[in-house]
Amino acid sequence: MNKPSESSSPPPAAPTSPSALAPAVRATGLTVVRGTGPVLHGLDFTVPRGRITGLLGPSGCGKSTLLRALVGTQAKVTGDLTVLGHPAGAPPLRSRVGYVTQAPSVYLDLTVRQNLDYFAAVLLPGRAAAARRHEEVEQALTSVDLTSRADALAGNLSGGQLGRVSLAVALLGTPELLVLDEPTVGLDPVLRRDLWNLFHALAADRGTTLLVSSHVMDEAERCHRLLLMREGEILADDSPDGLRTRTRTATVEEAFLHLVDEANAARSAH
Ligand SMILES: Nc1ncnc2c1ncn2[C@@H]1O[C@H](COP(=O)(O)OP(=O)(O)OP(=O)(O)O)[C@@H](O)[C@H]1O
Repeated sequence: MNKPSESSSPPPAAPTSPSALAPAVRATGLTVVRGTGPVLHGLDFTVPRGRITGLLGPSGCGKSTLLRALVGTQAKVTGDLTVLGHPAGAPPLRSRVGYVTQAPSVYLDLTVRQNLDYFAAVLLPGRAAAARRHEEVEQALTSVDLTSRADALAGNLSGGQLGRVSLAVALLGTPELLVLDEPTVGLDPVLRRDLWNLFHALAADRGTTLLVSSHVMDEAERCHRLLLMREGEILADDSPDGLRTRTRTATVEEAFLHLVDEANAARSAH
């Protein structure tokens, strides 16, 4: 990736931190019904601008559903969900929000560059945008460190490389908000570190807001902010330091378990 030598810990917020601006995402009473019942239960949270927010919680707690609601692809959403000043899914957001699903969205019978050229043409159509498209494709390839595989058929890439092509597609058009659903699943530790370094570079250099889901608690330590989820509810909305201090624990994983115990105790007291 483009800055592999960076440290994995989040840098301190600068005095003019973009997080002081209006949040990139604001949810109030966000409820989603899937199948026979609600899977998100009236959530209230914000995602600060220009920072990396980790959405963490066990499998099935509702992370993907929340991300889908945010990008406007989820049905049966109620409550208020504002993204970059617009209702989630509104047309003006299409070029301002990049979304990477868990399954790579890539054409296997095209090369890496052909995939990017295709999506760039959808995003930035017309002859007049040809130079900009070329620039965006080159920049996206460099960001995910796939320039040397640009002419490889996507179907011949490894799972990790395919994931990076998907990420490169989401980077086209330099979106202000990147929504990434478990982007590091199945990656080896070196690739995982490189990807996190790229996320930090995007936040620091371009002011990109990143919302990254994961069920691996040690990734929480790499985020500026955390939304900890369980069973369709938000258990905590805090920084990793704030969480550890508040729960008097040494790791975010211990903090999470502490909050789960607290929530269970509160439930059985009622
Ligand atoms: N198409 C569907 N119809 C009905 N229920 C669904 C559907 N998809 C998901 N669910 C349910 O919604 C809940 C939340 O699922 P979701 O995929 O959002 O969780 P997740 O935290 O992203 O899980 P994972 O980490 O395994 O991807 C789960 O209980 C799941 O069973």
